[in-house]
Amino acid sequence: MDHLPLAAAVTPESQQGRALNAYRKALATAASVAAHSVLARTMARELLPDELRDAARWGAKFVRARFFAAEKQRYTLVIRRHVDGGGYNENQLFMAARAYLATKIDPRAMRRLAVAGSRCKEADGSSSWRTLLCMEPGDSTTDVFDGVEFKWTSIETGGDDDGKKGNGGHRSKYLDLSFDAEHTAMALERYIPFVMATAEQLQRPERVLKIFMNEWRSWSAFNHHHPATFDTLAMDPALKQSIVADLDRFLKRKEYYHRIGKAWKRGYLLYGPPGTGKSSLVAAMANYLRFHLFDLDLSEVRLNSHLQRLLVTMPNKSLLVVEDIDCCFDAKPREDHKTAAALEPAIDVDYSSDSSSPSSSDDAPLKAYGEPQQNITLSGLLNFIDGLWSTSGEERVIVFTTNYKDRLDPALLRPGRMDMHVYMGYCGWEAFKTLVHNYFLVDDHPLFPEIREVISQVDVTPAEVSEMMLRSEDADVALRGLTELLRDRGRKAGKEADIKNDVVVETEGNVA
Ligand SMILES: Nc1ncnc2c1ncn2[C@@H]1O[C@H](COP(=O)(O)OP(=O)(O)OP(=O)(O)O)[C@@H](O)[C@H]1O
Repeated sequence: MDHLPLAAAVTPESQQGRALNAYRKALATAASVAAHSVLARTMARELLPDELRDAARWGAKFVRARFFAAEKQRYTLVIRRHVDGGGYNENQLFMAARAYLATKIDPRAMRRLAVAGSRCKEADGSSSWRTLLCMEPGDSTTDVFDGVEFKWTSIETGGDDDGKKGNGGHRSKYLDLSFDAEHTAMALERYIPFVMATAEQLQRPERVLKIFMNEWRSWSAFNHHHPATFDTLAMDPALKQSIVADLDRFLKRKEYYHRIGKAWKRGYLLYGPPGTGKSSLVAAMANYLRFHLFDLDLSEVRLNSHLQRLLVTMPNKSLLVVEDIDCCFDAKPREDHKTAAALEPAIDVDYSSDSSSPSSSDDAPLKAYGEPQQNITLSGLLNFIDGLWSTSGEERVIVFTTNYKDRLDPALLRPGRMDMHVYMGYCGWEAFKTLVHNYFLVDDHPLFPEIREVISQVDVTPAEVSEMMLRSEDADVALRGLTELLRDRGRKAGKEADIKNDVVVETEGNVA
Protein backbone atom coordinates (compact mmCIF):
# COMPACT_ATOMS: atom_id res chain seq x y z
CA MET A 1 0.00 0.00 0.00
CA ASP A 2 1.21 3.36 -0.99
CA HIS A 3 1.79 5.69 1.84
CA LEU A 4 0.71 9.23 1.46
CA PRO A 5 3.46 11.80 2.11
CA LEU A 6 3.31 12.85 5.75
CA ALA A 7 2.42 16.44 4.98
CA ALA A 8 -0.48 15.41 2.89
CA ALA A 9 -1.75 13.28 5.78
CA VAL A 10 -2.26 16.39 7.97
CA THR A 11 -5.92 17.24 7.75
CA PRO A 12 -7.46 20.61 8.70
CA GLU A 13 -9.02 18.89 11.73
CA SER A 14 -5.66 17.65 12.97
CA GLN A 15 -4.16 21.19 12.40
CA GLN A 16 -6.91 22.71 14.52
CA GLY A 17 -6.30 20.10 17.20
CA ARG A 18 -2.61 20.92 17.29
CA ALA A 19 -3.21 24.67 17.46
CA LEU A 20 -5.61 24.06 20.33
CA ASN A 21 -2.99 21.98 22.11
CA ALA A 22 -0.34 24.66 21.60
CA TYR A 23 -2.73 27.34 22.92
CA ARG A 24 -3.51 25.20 25.98
CA LYS A 25 0.19 24.68 26.61
CA ALA A 26 0.94 28.40 26.29
CA LEU A 27 -1.91 29.18 28.66
CA ALA A 28 -0.60 26.66 31.17
CA THR A 29 2.95 28.10 30.84
CA ALA A 30 1.71 31.65 31.32
CA ALA A 31 -0.33 30.58 34.35
CA SER A 32 2.69 28.81 35.74
CA VAL A 33 4.98 31.85 35.11
CA ALA A 34 2.41 34.10 36.78
CA ALA A 35 2.10 31.69 39.70
CA HIS A 36 5.89 31.52 40.00
CA SER A 37 6.28 35.26 39.83
CA VAL A 38 3.60 35.68 42.54
CA LEU A 39 5.36 33.02 44.56
CA ALA A 40 8.76 34.65 43.93
CA ARG A 41 7.42 38.05 44.91
CA THR A 42 5.80 36.65 48.07
CA MET A 43 9.01 34.82 48.97
CA ALA A 44 11.08 37.92 48.24
CA ARG A 45 8.76 39.95 50.43
CA GLU A 46 8.99 37.34 53.20
CA LEU A 47 12.64 36.43 52.94
CA LEU A 48 14.58 39.42 51.52
CA PRO A 49 15.44 42.36 53.76
CA ASP A 50 14.00 45.78 52.80
CA GLU A 51 17.42 47.12 51.69
CA LEU A 52 17.92 44.23 49.29
CA ARG A 53 14.47 44.70 47.81
CA ASP A 54 15.08 48.44 47.36
CA ALA A 55 18.35 47.67 45.61
CA ALA A 56 16.61 45.19 43.31
CA ARG A 57 13.91 47.72 42.49
CA TRP A 58 16.56 50.40 41.75
CA GLY A 59 18.42 47.92 39.53
CA ALA A 60 15.24 47.17 37.56
CA LYS A 61 14.61 50.89 37.16
CA PHE A 62 18.17 51.47 35.98
CA VAL A 63 17.94 48.66 33.41
CA ARG A 64 14.62 50.05 32.18
CA ALA A 65 16.04 53.57 31.92
CA ARG A 66 19.13 52.32 30.12
CA PHE A 67 17.39 50.17 27.58
CA PHE A 68 14.33 52.26 26.97
CA ALA A 69 16.00 55.71 27.01
CA ALA A 70 16.10 55.67 23.24
CA GLU A 71 12.32 55.62 23.26
CA LYS A 72 12.14 58.95 25.14
CA GLN A 73 10.74 61.76 23.11
CA ARG A 74 13.41 64.27 22.05
CA TYR A 75 12.92 67.93 21.41
CA THR A 76 15.11 70.08 19.19
CA LEU A 77 15.61 73.83 19.16
CA VAL A 78 17.02 75.30 15.99
CA ILE A 79 19.22 78.34 16.49
CA ARG A 80 19.96 79.96 13.14
CA ARG A 81 22.94 82.22 12.61
CA HIS A 82 20.87 84.82 10.80
CA VAL A 83 17.39 85.71 11.90
CA ASP A 84 16.24 87.16 8.58
CA GLY A 85 17.41 84.38 6.27
CA GLY A 86 19.02 87.01 4.04
CA GLY A 87 22.19 86.95 6.07
CA TYR A 88 22.34 90.47 7.50
CA ASN A 89 20.84 90.25 10.97
CA GLU A 90 22.96 88.05 13.19
CA ASN A 91 21.10 86.07 15.80
CA GLN A 92 22.59 87.04 19.15
CA LEU A 93 21.70 83.69 20.63
CA PHE A 94 23.69 81.90 17.93
CA MET A 95 26.73 84.08 18.64
CA ALA A 96 26.34 83.58 22.39
CA ALA A 97 25.98 79.80 21.99
CA ARG A 98 29.08 79.71 19.80
CA ALA A 99 31.12 81.61 22.38
CA TYR A 100 29.77 79.37 25.14
CA LEU A 101 30.46 76.16 23.22
CA ALA A 102 34.04 77.23 22.55
CA THR A 103 34.65 76.62 26.25
CA LYS A 104 32.90 73.23 26.17
CA ILE A 105 34.36 71.68 23.05
CA ASP A 106 36.76 68.86 23.68
CA PRO A 107 39.19 69.18 20.77
CA ARG A 108 40.16 65.50 21.08
CA ALA A 109 36.56 64.40 20.47
CA MET A 110 36.24 66.29 17.17
CA ARG A 111 37.08 65.07 13.71
CA ARG A 112 37.81 68.60 12.53
CA LEU A 113 37.80 71.85 14.44
CA ALA A 114 37.26 75.32 13.10
CA VAL A 115 39.26 78.16 14.63
CA ALA A 116 37.94 81.70 14.27
CA GLY A 117 39.98 84.80 15.10
CA SER A 118 38.80 88.24 16.09
CA ARG A 119 40.51 91.48 17.02
CA CYS A 120 39.57 92.70 20.49
CA LYS A 121 40.08 95.86 22.50
CA GLU A 122 42.00 95.51 25.74
CA ALA A 123 41.21 97.46 28.91
CA ASP A 124 44.06 99.87 28.19
CA GLY A 125 42.70 100.66 24.73
CA SER A 126 45.18 98.50 22.81
CA SER A 127 43.91 95.62 20.71
CA SER A 128 44.91 91.99 20.41
CA TRP A 129 43.88 88.80 18.66
CA ARG A 130 41.57 86.26 20.26
CA THR A 131 40.81 82.81 18.89
CA LEU A 132 37.62 80.85 19.22
CA LEU A 133 37.22 77.09 18.76
CA CYS A 134 34.10 76.17 16.76
CA MET A 135 32.52 72.88 15.76
CA GLU A 136 32.64 71.93 12.12
CA PRO A 137 29.29 71.19 10.44
CA GLY A 138 28.04 67.76 11.41
CA ASP A 139 29.93 67.65 14.71
CA SER A 140 28.23 67.46 18.09
CA THR A 141 29.11 68.07 21.66
CA THR A 142 27.16 67.27 24.80
CA ASP A 143 26.84 69.66 27.71
CA VAL A 144 25.44 68.72 31.11
CA PHE A 145 23.46 71.34 33.02
CA ASP A 146 21.90 70.51 36.39
CA GLY A 147 22.23 66.81 35.58
CA VAL A 148 20.42 67.11 32.23
CA GLU A 149 22.19 66.37 28.94
CA PHE A 150 21.97 68.92 26.15
CA LYS A 151 23.32 67.92 22.77
CA TRP A 152 24.58 70.65 20.44
CA THR A 153 25.09 69.91 16.75
CA SER A 154 26.56 72.25 14.19
CA ILE A 155 24.71 72.19 10.87
CA GLU A 156 25.25 73.89 7.55
CA THR A 157 23.07 73.64 4.48
CA GLY A 158 23.11 75.05 0.95
CA GLY A 159 25.82 77.11 -0.80
CA ASP A 160 29.05 75.89 -2.32
CA ASP A 161 32.27 75.00 -0.57
CA ASP A 162 33.62 78.53 -0.78
CA GLY A 163 30.79 79.75 1.35
CA LYS A 164 29.23 81.65 -1.54
CA LYS A 165 25.73 81.27 -2.84
CA GLY A 166 25.81 78.17 -4.97
CA ASN A 167 23.35 75.83 -6.52
CA GLY A 168 22.03 75.07 -3.10
CA GLY A 169 21.05 78.72 -2.66
CA HIS A 170 21.99 80.59 0.58
CA ARG A 171 24.43 78.86 2.79
CA SER A 172 22.65 78.54 6.07
CA LYS A 173 24.35 77.83 9.40
CA TYR A 174 22.61 76.82 12.52
CA LEU A 175 22.96 74.96 15.76
CA ASP A 176 20.60 72.20 16.80
CA LEU A 177 20.05 71.90 20.51
CA SER A 178 18.34 68.65 21.43
CA PHE A 179 17.26 67.25 24.79
CA ASP A 180 14.62 65.02 26.32
CA ALA A 181 11.21 66.60 25.80
CA GLU A 182 10.47 66.46 29.52
CA HIS A 183 13.22 69.10 30.03
CA THR A 184 11.79 71.63 27.58
CA ALA A 185 10.80 74.12 30.25
CA MET A 186 14.20 73.88 31.86
CA ALA A 187 15.92 74.37 28.50
CA LEU A 188 13.95 77.49 27.65
CA GLU A 189 13.71 79.07 31.06
CA ARG A 190 17.06 78.19 32.58
CA TYR A 191 19.57 76.63 30.23
CA ILE A 192 19.31 79.13 27.35
CA PRO A 193 19.48 82.15 29.72
CA PHE A 194 22.47 80.48 31.39
CA VAL A 195 24.23 80.08 28.04
CA MET A 196 23.54 83.75 27.20
CA ALA A 197 24.73 84.97 30.60
CA THR A 198 27.91 82.87 30.43
CA ALA A 199 28.68 84.13 26.93
CA GLU A 200 28.18 87.66 28.14
CA GLN A 201 30.67 87.10 30.94
CA LEU A 202 33.15 85.66 28.46
CA GLN A 203 32.77 88.61 26.15
CA ARG A 204 32.96 91.13 28.99
CA PRO A 205 36.69 91.84 28.55
CA GLU A 206 36.10 92.75 24.91
CA ARG A 207 33.75 95.63 25.65
CA VAL A 208 35.14 99.03 24.71
CA LEU A 209 34.51 101.21 27.72
CA LYS A 210 33.23 104.75 27.68
CA ILE A 211 32.99 107.48 30.23
CA PHE A 212 29.89 109.67 30.03
CA MET A 213 29.63 113.16 31.43
CA ASN A 214 26.40 115.04 31.81
CA GLU A 215 25.78 118.31 30.07
CA TRP A 216 22.43 119.87 30.70
CA ARG A 217 20.08 116.91 30.52
CA SER A 218 22.02 114.49 28.33
CA TRP A 219 25.25 112.52 28.37
CA SER A 220 28.38 113.03 26.24
CA ALA A 221 30.60 109.99 25.75
CA PHE A 222 34.38 109.64 25.57
CA ASN A 223 36.55 106.54 25.44
CA HIS A 224 37.50 105.39 28.91
CA HIS A 225 41.12 104.29 29.22
CA HIS A 226 41.73 104.75 32.94
CA PRO A 227 44.54 102.32 33.75
CA ALA A 228 43.45 101.62 37.35
CA THR A 229 42.77 97.98 38.11
CA PHE A 230 42.42 96.07 41.33
CA ASP A 231 46.01 94.91 40.84
CA THR A 232 47.39 98.43 40.76
CA LEU A 233 45.16 99.74 43.54
CA ALA A 234 47.05 100.32 46.78
CA MET A 235 44.82 99.33 49.67
CA ASP A 236 44.34 96.76 52.37
CA PRO A 237 44.40 93.36 50.57
CA ALA A 238 41.50 91.90 52.59
CA LEU A 239 39.30 94.92 51.86
CA LYS A 240 40.22 94.78 48.18
CA GLN A 241 39.36 91.09 48.09
CA SER A 242 36.00 91.68 49.75
CA ILE A 243 35.08 94.33 47.14
CA VAL A 244 36.03 92.03 44.26
CA ALA A 245 34.02 89.19 45.83
CA ASP A 246 31.04 91.51 46.29
CA LEU A 247 31.16 92.57 42.63
CA ASP A 248 31.44 88.96 41.50
CA ARG A 249 28.43 88.02 43.59
CA PHE A 250 26.48 90.94 42.20
CA LEU A 251 27.18 89.90 38.60
CA LYS A 252 25.99 86.37 39.19
CA ARG A 253 22.78 87.28 40.96
CA LYS A 254 20.38 88.27 38.20
CA GLU A 255 17.87 85.56 39.05
CA TYR A 256 18.25 86.20 42.75
CA TYR A 257 17.35 89.88 42.39
CA HIS A 258 14.37 88.97 40.20
CA ARG A 259 13.20 86.40 42.72
CA ILE A 260 13.30 88.79 45.66
CA GLY A 261 11.65 91.52 43.59
CA LYS A 262 14.48 94.06 43.85
CA ALA A 263 16.18 96.07 41.14
CA TRP A 264 19.44 94.46 40.07
CA LYS A 265 21.70 97.21 41.34
CA ARG A 266 24.36 97.66 43.97
CA GLY A 267 25.41 100.77 45.86
CA TYR A 268 28.83 101.64 47.30
CA LEU A 269 29.79 104.56 49.48
CA LEU A 270 33.51 105.32 49.35
CA TYR A 271 34.79 107.66 52.01
CA GLY A 272 38.16 108.84 53.27
CA PRO A 273 40.64 111.70 53.03
CA PRO A 274 41.53 113.26 49.66
CA GLY A 275 44.13 111.33 47.67
CA THR A 276 43.42 107.92 49.14
CA GLY A 277 42.18 106.40 45.87
CA LYS A 278 38.40 106.74 45.84
CA SER A 279 38.31 107.84 42.19
CA SER A 280 40.93 105.22 41.33
CA LEU A 281 38.75 102.57 42.95
CA VAL A 282 35.73 103.70 40.91
CA ALA A 283 37.79 103.37 37.70
CA ALA A 284 39.08 99.95 38.80
CA MET A 285 35.50 98.81 39.45
CA ALA A 286 34.34 99.95 36.01
CA ASN A 287 37.32 98.24 34.37
CA TYR A 288 36.73 95.06 36.33
CA LEU A 289 33.00 94.93 35.58
CA ARG A 290 33.54 96.20 32.03
CA PHE A 291 30.73 98.70 32.68
CA HIS A 292 30.49 102.15 31.14
CA LEU A 293 31.15 104.89 33.66
CA PHE A 294 28.60 107.70 34.08
CA ASP A 295 30.15 110.58 35.97
CA LEU A 296 27.21 112.62 37.22
CA ASP A 297 28.01 116.25 37.99
CA LEU A 298 25.00 117.37 39.98
CA SER A 299 25.95 121.04 39.70
CA GLU A 300 25.10 120.72 35.98
CA VAL A 301 21.62 119.42 36.71
CA ARG A 302 19.01 122.08 37.28
CA LEU A 303 15.77 120.19 37.64
CA ASN A 304 14.61 116.88 39.01
CA SER A 305 13.08 116.12 35.63
CA HIS A 306 16.51 116.49 34.02
CA LEU A 307 17.99 114.18 36.59
CA GLN A 308 15.22 111.74 35.89
CA ARG A 309 15.98 111.83 32.19
CA LEU A 310 19.70 111.33 32.76
CA LEU A 311 19.04 108.32 34.93
CA VAL A 312 16.54 106.59 32.66
CA THR A 313 18.75 107.04 29.61
CA MET A 314 21.61 105.15 31.23
CA PRO A 315 21.95 101.73 29.63
CA ASN A 316 22.26 98.43 31.45
CA LYS A 317 25.73 97.48 32.65
CA SER A 318 26.70 100.93 33.74
CA LEU A 319 28.30 102.44 36.80
CA LEU A 320 27.01 105.78 38.02
CA VAL A 321 29.37 107.82 40.18
CA VAL A 322 28.55 110.97 42.10
CA GLU A 323 31.77 112.39 43.57
CA ASP A 324 31.88 114.45 46.74
CA ILE A 325 28.23 113.82 47.47
CA ASP A 326 28.50 115.85 50.68
CA CYS A 327 29.08 118.99 48.60
CA CYS A 328 26.15 118.39 46.25
CA PHE A 329 23.33 119.26 48.59
CA ASP A 330 23.02 122.01 51.11
CA ALA A 331 22.41 121.27 54.73
CA LYS A 332 18.71 122.17 54.50
CA PRO A 333 16.41 119.91 56.43
CA ARG A 334 14.66 117.39 54.22
CA GLU A 335 11.30 119.16 54.59
CA ASP A 336 12.80 122.19 52.81
CA HIS A 337 13.97 119.95 50.01
CA LYS A 338 10.43 118.71 49.62
CA THR A 339 9.19 122.26 49.24
CA ALA A 340 11.81 122.98 46.61
CA ALA A 341 10.81 119.88 44.68
CA ALA A 342 7.15 120.79 44.92
CA LEU A 343 7.89 124.21 43.41
CA GLU A 344 9.20 122.60 40.26
CA PRO A 345 6.55 122.69 37.55
CA ALA A 346 5.66 119.36 36.00
CA ILE A 347 7.53 119.10 32.74
CA ASP A 348 6.62 116.56 30.17
CA VAL A 349 10.05 115.38 29.10
CA ASP A 350 10.39 113.54 25.81
CA TYR A 351 12.71 110.69 26.73
CA SER A 352 12.80 109.41 23.21
CA SER A 353 14.67 112.48 22.01
CA ASP A 354 18.44 112.31 22.14
CA SER A 355 18.97 115.98 21.58
CA SER A 356 21.36 117.49 24.04
CA SER A 357 20.08 121.00 23.62
CA PRO A 358 17.35 122.10 25.95
CA SER A 359 13.88 122.23 24.46
CA SER A 360 11.81 125.37 24.69
CA SER A 361 9.50 123.81 27.25
CA ASP A 362 12.55 123.25 29.48
CA ASP A 363 13.55 126.90 29.29
CA ALA A 364 10.24 127.88 30.79
CA PRO A 365 10.88 126.99 34.41
CA LEU A 366 14.29 128.61 34.34
CA LYS A 367 12.86 131.85 32.96
CA ALA A 368 9.99 131.70 35.37
CA TYR A 369 12.42 131.42 38.26
CA GLY A 370 14.79 134.07 36.92
CA GLU A 371 18.24 132.67 37.74
CA PRO A 372 18.65 128.97 37.11
CA GLN A 373 18.17 127.26 40.40
CA GLN A 374 19.06 123.94 41.87
CA ASN A 375 15.94 121.99 42.59
CA ILE A 376 17.73 118.69 42.87
CA THR A 377 17.36 117.06 46.22
CA LEU A 378 19.08 114.10 47.77
CA SER A 379 15.74 112.46 48.40
CA GLY A 380 14.86 113.08 44.74
CA LEU A 381 18.09 111.44 43.65
CA LEU A 382 17.63 108.48 45.97
CA ASN A 383 14.00 108.04 45.01
CA PHE A 384 14.82 108.11 41.31
CA ILE A 385 17.56 105.57 41.79
CA ASP A 386 15.31 103.29 43.81
CA GLY A 387 12.18 103.80 41.75
CA LEU A 388 13.30 104.41 38.17
CA TRP A 389 16.02 101.85 38.20
CA SER A 390 13.60 99.22 39.38
CA THR A 391 11.60 99.65 36.21
CA SER A 392 14.06 100.84 33.57
CA GLY A 393 16.92 98.44 33.00
CA GLU A 394 19.15 96.52 35.30
CA GLU A 395 22.68 95.59 36.25
CA ARG A 396 23.69 98.99 37.52
CA VAL A 397 26.20 100.02 40.12
CA ILE A 398 26.05 103.35 41.89
CA VAL A 399 28.97 104.83 43.79
CA PHE A 400 28.97 107.92 45.99
CA THR A 401 32.27 109.30 47.21
CA THR A 402 32.93 111.72 50.02
CA ASN A 403 35.81 113.03 52.08
CA TYR A 404 33.47 113.65 55.00
CA LYS A 405 31.15 110.82 55.86
CA ASP A 406 30.00 112.63 58.99
CA ARG A 407 28.55 115.43 56.87
CA LEU A 408 26.25 113.15 54.92
CA ASP A 409 22.48 113.20 55.18
CA PRO A 410 21.41 110.26 57.38
CA ALA A 411 19.07 109.24 54.53
CA LEU A 412 22.15 108.12 52.61
CA LEU A 413 23.61 106.18 55.49
CA ARG A 414 20.38 104.38 56.37
CA PRO A 415 20.80 100.57 56.30
CA GLY A 416 19.85 99.19 52.91
CA ARG A 417 20.59 102.43 51.07
CA MET A 418 24.24 101.92 50.14
CA ASP A 419 25.08 98.23 50.22
CA MET A 420 28.73 98.60 51.09
CA HIS A 421 30.60 101.38 52.89
CA VAL A 422 34.30 101.37 52.02
CA TYR A 423 36.83 103.39 53.97
CA MET A 424 39.81 104.44 51.87
CA GLY A 425 42.47 105.33 54.42
CA TYR A 426 46.05 106.52 54.61
CA CYS A 427 48.80 104.49 53.05
CA GLY A 428 49.66 101.40 55.09
CA TRP A 429 52.51 98.96 54.60
CA GLU A 430 50.65 96.66 52.17
CA ALA A 431 49.40 99.60 50.09
CA PHE A 432 52.93 101.01 49.99
CA LYS A 433 54.33 97.68 48.71
CA THR A 434 51.74 97.69 45.89
CA LEU A 435 52.73 101.21 44.87
CA VAL A 436 56.49 100.47 44.85
CA HIS A 437 55.81 97.37 42.80
CA ASN A 438 53.65 99.39 40.38
CA TYR A 439 56.31 102.02 39.83
CA PHE A 440 59.59 100.07 40.00
CA LEU A 441 58.70 96.36 40.01
CA VAL A 442 60.62 96.29 43.29
CA ASP A 443 59.52 93.92 46.09
CA ASP A 444 62.36 94.42 48.52
CA HIS A 445 64.82 97.20 49.43
CA PRO A 446 67.19 98.06 52.32
CA LEU A 447 64.98 101.04 53.20
CA PHE A 448 61.87 98.88 53.59
CA PRO A 449 62.29 98.10 57.34
CA GLU A 450 62.46 101.81 58.22
CA ILE A 451 59.58 102.71 55.89
CA ARG A 452 57.50 99.91 57.34
CA GLU A 453 58.00 101.22 60.87
CA VAL A 454 57.34 104.88 60.12
CA ILE A 455 54.49 104.53 57.61
CA SER A 456 52.24 102.94 60.22
CA GLN A 457 52.72 105.94 62.51
CA VAL A 458 52.13 108.87 60.15
CA ASP A 459 49.32 110.05 57.91
CA VAL A 460 50.51 109.87 54.34
CA THR A 461 48.12 109.30 51.46
CA PRO A 462 48.73 106.89 48.56
CA ALA A 463 48.59 109.97 46.30
CA GLU A 464 51.56 111.49 48.20
CA VAL A 465 53.51 108.23 48.02
CA SER A 466 52.73 107.99 44.29
CA GLU A 467 53.98 111.51 43.85
CA MET A 468 57.30 110.64 45.52
CA MET A 469 57.64 107.52 43.36
CA LEU A 470 57.15 109.61 40.25
CA ARG A 471 59.95 112.01 41.12
CA SER A 472 62.72 109.72 39.93
CA GLU A 473 63.18 106.79 37.64
CA ASP A 474 65.69 105.39 40.11
CA ALA A 475 64.02 103.39 42.91
CA ASP A 476 66.84 104.24 45.39
CA VAL A 477 66.42 107.96 44.87
CA ALA A 478 62.59 107.81 45.04
CA LEU A 479 62.61 105.66 48.18
CA ARG A 480 65.16 107.91 49.90
CA GLY A 481 62.91 110.89 49.11
CA LEU A 482 59.92 109.08 50.53
CA THR A 483 61.83 108.07 53.68
CA GLU A 484 62.73 111.73 54.22
CA LEU A 485 59.09 112.75 53.81
CA LEU A 486 57.96 110.09 56.29
CA ARG A 487 60.63 111.07 58.85
CA ASP A 488 59.61 114.70 58.51
CA ARG A 489 55.93 113.78 58.96
CA GLY A 490 56.88 111.69 61.99
CA ARG A 491 58.80 114.59 63.56
CA LYS A 492 55.88 116.98 62.97
CA ALA A 493 53.41 114.49 64.37
CA GLY A 494 55.67 114.05 67.42
CA LYS A 495 55.87 117.82 67.96
CA GLU A 496 52.12 118.20 67.66
CA ALA A 497 51.61 115.42 70.16
CA ASP A 498 54.08 117.16 72.55
CA ILE A 499 52.21 120.46 72.21
CA LYS A 500 48.90 118.74 72.90
CA ASN A 501 50.37 117.02 75.95
CA ASP A 502 51.71 120.36 77.24
CA VAL A 503 48.25 121.92 76.85
CA VAL A 504 46.66 119.04 78.75
CA VAL A 505 49.23 119.27 81.53
CA GLU A 506 48.75 123.05 81.74
CA THR A 507 44.97 122.70 81.85
CA GLU A 508 45.25 120.06 84.56
CA GLY A 509 47.63 122.40 86.46
CA ASN A 510 45.08 125.20 86.25
CA VAL A 511 42.33 122.95 87.55
CA ALA A 512 44.53 121.93 90.44
N1 LIG B 1 44.84 103.69 46.71
C1 LIG B 1 45.53 104.09 45.63
N2 LIG B 1 46.12 103.21 44.83
C2 LIG B 1 46.83 103.62 43.77
N3 LIG B 1 47.00 104.89 43.45
C3 LIG B 1 46.45 105.81 44.22
C4 LIG B 1 45.68 105.46 45.36
N4 LIG B 1 45.26 106.58 45.95
C5 LIG B 1 45.72 107.59 45.22
N5 LIG B 1 46.44 107.15 44.20
C6 LIG B 1 47.13 108.00 43.20
O1 LIG B 1 46.79 109.34 43.50
C7 LIG B 1 46.02 109.93 42.46
C8 LIG B 1 44.80 110.64 43.07
O2 LIG B 1 43.99 109.66 43.73
P1 LIG B 1 42.40 109.64 43.64
O3 LIG B 1 41.89 110.77 42.80
O4 LIG B 1 41.97 108.29 43.25
O5 LIG B 1 42.05 109.90 45.15
P2 LIG B 1 40.65 110.35 45.77
O6 LIG B 1 40.55 109.67 47.09
O7 LIG B 1 39.57 110.12 44.81
O8 LIG B 1 40.86 111.88 45.98
P3 LIG B 1 39.72 113.03 46.13
O9 LIG B 1 38.96 112.74 47.39
O10 LIG B 1 40.52 114.29 46.23
O11 LIG B 1 38.88 112.97 44.90
C9 LIG B 1 45.61 108.80 41.56
O12 LIG B 1 45.59 109.19 40.22
C10 LIG B 1 46.68 107.77 41.80
O13 LIG B 1 47.77 107.99 40.96
